[in-house]
Amino acid sequence: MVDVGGRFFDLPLVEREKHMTTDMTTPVRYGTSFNQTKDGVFCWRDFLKLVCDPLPQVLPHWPSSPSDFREMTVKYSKETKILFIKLVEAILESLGINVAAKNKTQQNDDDEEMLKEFEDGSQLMAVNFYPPCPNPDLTLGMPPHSDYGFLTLLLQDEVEGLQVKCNDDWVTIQPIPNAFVVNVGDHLEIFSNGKYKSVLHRVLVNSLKSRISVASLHSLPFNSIIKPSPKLISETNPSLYKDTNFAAFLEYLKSCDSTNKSFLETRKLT
Ligand SMILES: O=C(O)CCC(=O)C(=O)O
Ligand SMILES: [Fe+2]
Repeated sequence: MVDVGGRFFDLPLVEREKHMTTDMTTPVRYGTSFNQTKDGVFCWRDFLKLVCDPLPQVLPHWPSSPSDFREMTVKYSKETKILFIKLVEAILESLGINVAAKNKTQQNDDDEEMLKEFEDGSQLMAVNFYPPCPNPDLTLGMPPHSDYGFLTLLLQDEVEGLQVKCNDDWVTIQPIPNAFVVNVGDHLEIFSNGKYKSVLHRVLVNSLKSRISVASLHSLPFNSIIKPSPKLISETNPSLYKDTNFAAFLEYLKSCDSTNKSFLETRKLT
C-alpha cells in the first residue's frame, strides 16, 4: 500500500489534481500543501483521502492511475477492516462487553448486534505524503490532533516523523517494518466513557527524505449516534460525554480550523 500510494504521488500534478476538491463529502479528495488556497495553516503534506464504503458506490471515484491502485487499495482496506474488527472484539471484552460468549441470552444478542454495527461501520483511508522540507524547524507535516474515529490503523514507511504526546512530552514513534501503530480516536474515548483516551499526535518533517503513511480510520456507521456504551453507565458512573455524530463533527470542522483534541472537548459534559 505504501508502494502504490507513493506511485500515486509520483504522478504528474495534472493527474493528481483531478481529485482536488474543497467538497468535504466527496468519496475522494486530494490536497497538496503547495497549492492551498483556503487553509490558514500550511502543513508540509500532500494527502489522498478515500471513503471506503459502500465500496460499489465509491470505487468508481477512486483514482484509476496507477493502474493497480484500485485493486491494491480495495485489498488493503478489506484486510485492515478485518483487523479492526478483531481489535474491537478485544476492546469490547476489555470493557466487560463480551461478544465472544457462546451462550445465547438476550444480553449476548445485544452484544452481537453491537459488533454487527462495527462490521457495517465507516472506513476512511488517508494516504499522506510528506516531501523533504528545506526548513523542517519552521513547519509540521501535520499539527497536533486526535483522530475522530474509533481506531486508526496507521502504517508508516521506514522514515520517522510521527510523535505522540505522552504526559507533557512528544515521543517519536520509531517505525517498525510492516507493523501498524494503532491510535485510539475520539469516538472510542466517548464510547468507553473515558476509559480509553484518544491520543494526541503530530508529524515532523525532515530535510532529507520524503515520508509516506497510510492511515485507515474506522468507526461506527456514518449515521450512528456516538455515545458512551449504556453497559458502562450507571448512577455511580454517569455519562461524561454528550451524544455526537459525524454531522456534528463536520459542522465543527467547517466552523473552525483549530487543532488539538478540541472537538472532543466540546463533547465533554463536565
Ligand atoms: O503520518 C503519520 O504518521 C500520521 C498521520 C495522521 O495522523 C493522520 O492521517 O491522521
Ligand atoms: Fe492522525
